[in-house]
Amino acid sequence: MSHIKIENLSMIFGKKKNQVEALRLIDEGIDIAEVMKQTDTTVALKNVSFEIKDTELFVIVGLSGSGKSTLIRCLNRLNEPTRGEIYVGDENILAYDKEKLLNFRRNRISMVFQHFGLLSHRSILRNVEYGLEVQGVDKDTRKDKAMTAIKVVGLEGNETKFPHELSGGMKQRVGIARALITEPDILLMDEPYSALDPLIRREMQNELLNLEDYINRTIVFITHDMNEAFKMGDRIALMKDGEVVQIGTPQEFFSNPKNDYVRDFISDVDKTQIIKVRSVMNKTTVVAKDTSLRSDVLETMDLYKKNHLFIVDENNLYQGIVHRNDVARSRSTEIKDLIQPLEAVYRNTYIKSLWERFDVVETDLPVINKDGYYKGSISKNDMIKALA
Ligand SMILES: Nc1ncnc2c1ncn2[C@@H]1O[C@H](COP(=O)(O)OP(=O)(O)OP(=O)(O)O)[C@@H](O)[C@H]1O
Repeated sequence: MSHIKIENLSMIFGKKKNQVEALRLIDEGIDIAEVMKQTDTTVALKNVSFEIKDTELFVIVGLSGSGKSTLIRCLNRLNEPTRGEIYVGDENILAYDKEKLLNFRRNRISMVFQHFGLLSHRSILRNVEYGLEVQGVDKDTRKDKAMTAIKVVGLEGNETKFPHELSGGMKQRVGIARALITEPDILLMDEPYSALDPLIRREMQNELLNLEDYINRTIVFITHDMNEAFKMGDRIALMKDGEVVQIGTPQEFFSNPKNDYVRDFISDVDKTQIIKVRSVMNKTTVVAKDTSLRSDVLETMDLYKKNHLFIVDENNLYQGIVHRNDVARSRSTEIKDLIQPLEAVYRNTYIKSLWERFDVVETDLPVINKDGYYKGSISKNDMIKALA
């Protein structure tokens, strides 16, 4: 489990004794600017608490200096927080000794940097292999895995090239392949695309969203661009002056901005261009397995007041829809034969594109990931509310 829980995290830069004094003043409720002036410190994070769900794509957004990098660097302890706790699963990673920390960094968490951080004297293949080399994995396995990772990020055929021979977008793909090679639970991405030109940047954003379906990992992604944040994030934390101002889905930011600062921050965002099915859909909708009994299906429809139910196989792959009338009329006890085809919506689709679908479909629409696994459903009402 790679669920992350951050509790009361503060990070203060400055002399040790001044940090302690700064914390004391913060606890007394003194204004941050005043604390920094009095103690000659920089308060980069102040009492930050939130949780990141397992396999979530979580975005931290904020202006320059708001504390984003400081926060993400606490998650792999490149920064040692002044106070607070960070749990990954059940473990407090701030309590790790040297050996445990090394193990954590080698196996469970990796980072993609803004300026790529590639080793210039190594080929692409050897750059990607690096994390396994450090783990002491044998040469053949290393190569096999690196070739797969290179293929996943679309760089096949470039294995023997060196970093200086690649474009910015390609270098960032190497960065991602290198981060994925150790199969970490958590991927940290610190403004990974800010050095790329807009077209490549958009391409890389879309690729990451597709890759996320494929790799199924927790991703913490930093950006100062609200459009990028809303496009990428399942949920977003907006930071200001070392504090989290608001956390939520893009939809929640639009429908319920916490204050004028948030309102101002999102005012330039064109939500029809940003909001995707994934942030509006109902993730808890029930489905039936294609081997379910007819009576159970009817009961479930009654319970949820629906006249239809989506059907998945035993692996949760989406199969189709069953309608109440068909189920009620059928003599068969199983529902297998009653499944009707209904094209599912890919969860990274923009919701504005659903208008046409809802013109011809009266039910909710099932939502799947790239591999066809059922992820939830979206109703016409959900769409209208999101676009309002
Ligand atoms: N090593 C350090 N020593 C002293 N102050 C630091 C250090 N690292 C960061 N800071 C300060 O902490 C505050 C938060 O910086 P941080 O880099 O986390 O912000 P950011 O939101 O990531 O900004 P950017 O988008 O510019 O990278 C800033 O005031 C910064 O100057």
